Amino acid sequence: MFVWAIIQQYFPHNIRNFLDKHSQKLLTLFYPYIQITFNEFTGERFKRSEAYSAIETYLATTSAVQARRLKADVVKNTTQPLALSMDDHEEVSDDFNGVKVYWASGKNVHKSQSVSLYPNTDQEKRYYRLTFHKRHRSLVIGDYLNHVLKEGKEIKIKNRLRKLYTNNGSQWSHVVFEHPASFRTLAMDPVKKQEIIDDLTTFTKSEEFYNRIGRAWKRGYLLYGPPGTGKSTMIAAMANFLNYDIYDLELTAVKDNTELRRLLIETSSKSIIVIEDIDCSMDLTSHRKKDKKEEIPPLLPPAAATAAESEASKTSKVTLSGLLNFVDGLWSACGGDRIIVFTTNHVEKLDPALIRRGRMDKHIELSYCGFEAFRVLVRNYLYLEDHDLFGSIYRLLAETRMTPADVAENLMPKTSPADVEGCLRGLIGALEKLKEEESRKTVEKDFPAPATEKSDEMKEEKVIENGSNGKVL
Ligand SMILES: Nc1ncnc2c1ncn2[C@@H]1O[C@H](COP(=O)(O)OP(=O)(O)OP(=O)(O)O)[C@@H](O)[C@H]1O
Ligand SMILES: [Mg+2]
Repeated sequence: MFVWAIIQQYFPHNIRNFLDKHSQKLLTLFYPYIQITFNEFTGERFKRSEAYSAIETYLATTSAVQARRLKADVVKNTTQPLALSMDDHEEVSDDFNGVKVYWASGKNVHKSQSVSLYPNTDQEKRYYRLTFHKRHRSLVIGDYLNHVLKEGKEIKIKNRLRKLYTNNGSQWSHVVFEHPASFRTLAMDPVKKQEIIDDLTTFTKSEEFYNRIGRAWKRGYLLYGPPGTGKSTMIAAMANFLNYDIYDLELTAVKDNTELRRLLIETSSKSIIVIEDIDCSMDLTSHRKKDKKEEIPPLLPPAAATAAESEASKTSKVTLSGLLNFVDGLWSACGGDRIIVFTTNHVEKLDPALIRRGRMDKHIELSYCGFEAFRVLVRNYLYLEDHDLFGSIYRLLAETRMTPADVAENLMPKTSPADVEGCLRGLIGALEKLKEEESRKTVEKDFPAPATEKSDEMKEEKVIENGSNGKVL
């Protein structure tokens, strides 16, 4: 420092430059560390570098533990509104496969030359500087930096507030998505549930696989089952599990295929696109027949075929072929993973073309409440693992068809603290009532009342057959 001060004072400018340049070179010969700088703003002044912000997120946890001076910032649209990061000129270390690296934060202040309306025109340019030993060069530049950027982005996605989009005609509008459902609270057979969780996890990690086999990175799920069996709840659980946004597409509000395509192109990656009650959204079967057999003969030239199709879409809004294109993912050339979910109460009404494998990759039936599903509900609602009354409930659930929604309703505590036994007895009562109703309905179905004068006689016969006490069936 002393020598350098003397040089600065007594040597002319060009000699100083010469010494400066060569001393740097000399230093690098003996200094075994490599440094990489990541500036906050790259290129244009106003574009914040993605790498910088990923590093900032990645280092947040380490900084909270290691740094002595931290900065706190309020961030919008995240689940953790107060973000901590290390203050300027702090340093933290990180370990990766046994290799130690150092991250330092710093800032350069540039005096602004231009005249500005704002009082403080100095530009602060922040940066992160990574320092590591040169023998780990390839590991750090390759694997480590990839790991940092990927992890940083993932944490960001995890922390952001998720959104629920709905289409009001041709426009998406959104609210914050805050549904508390999770796979833990979803009542269904545990084996089936685990299968779905595994399927989702595999899908989200398969970007490279989908690229290699040349398929759009998307997966279709068809959820079917009677009302109140948890189809909508499962979609919310999926979104919470994956940290995806939900696009709830109201097909009846979409004017035509063009509008459908536009809405879909506007969806972001890492999202679940949902069409609820697909059988009610459009008359799928008839449109397909019309499209295929009458409107567009197979040998029609393309222009004529398009004209015929547009003629069809005028009357039919969104056509099945439009919907099939959507499911096939032609529109998703913009990349990113998307999950498509259709729900229906009547799987038998759907056109086979729509639900064939490859379009809807997984068909999931959500059905009446079994004992395993009941155990999940009773754990959620009453914090109960076991009870003497479980035996009767097990038997009654096997004999009846009660939806999880109804079971849940009966388990809802009516007092505080909850009267556990009262709730279970209430459920048993409801199950017994349902059982009676179901057996009465079965009898009615097997022996329908004839609309003739003889009906009274017939009724008596049936009563005798079923050992009932002569009440009207
Ligand atoms: N499998 C389940 N696990 C946990 N809760 C459930 C389940 N099924 C239903 N419920 C409860 O019942 C309510 C209704 O369920 P949900 O809306 O998911 O049914 P659905 O199958 O979508 O019915 P619909 O066909 O009428 O749309 C939910 O708010 C939830 O509390
Ligand atoms: Mg629903």
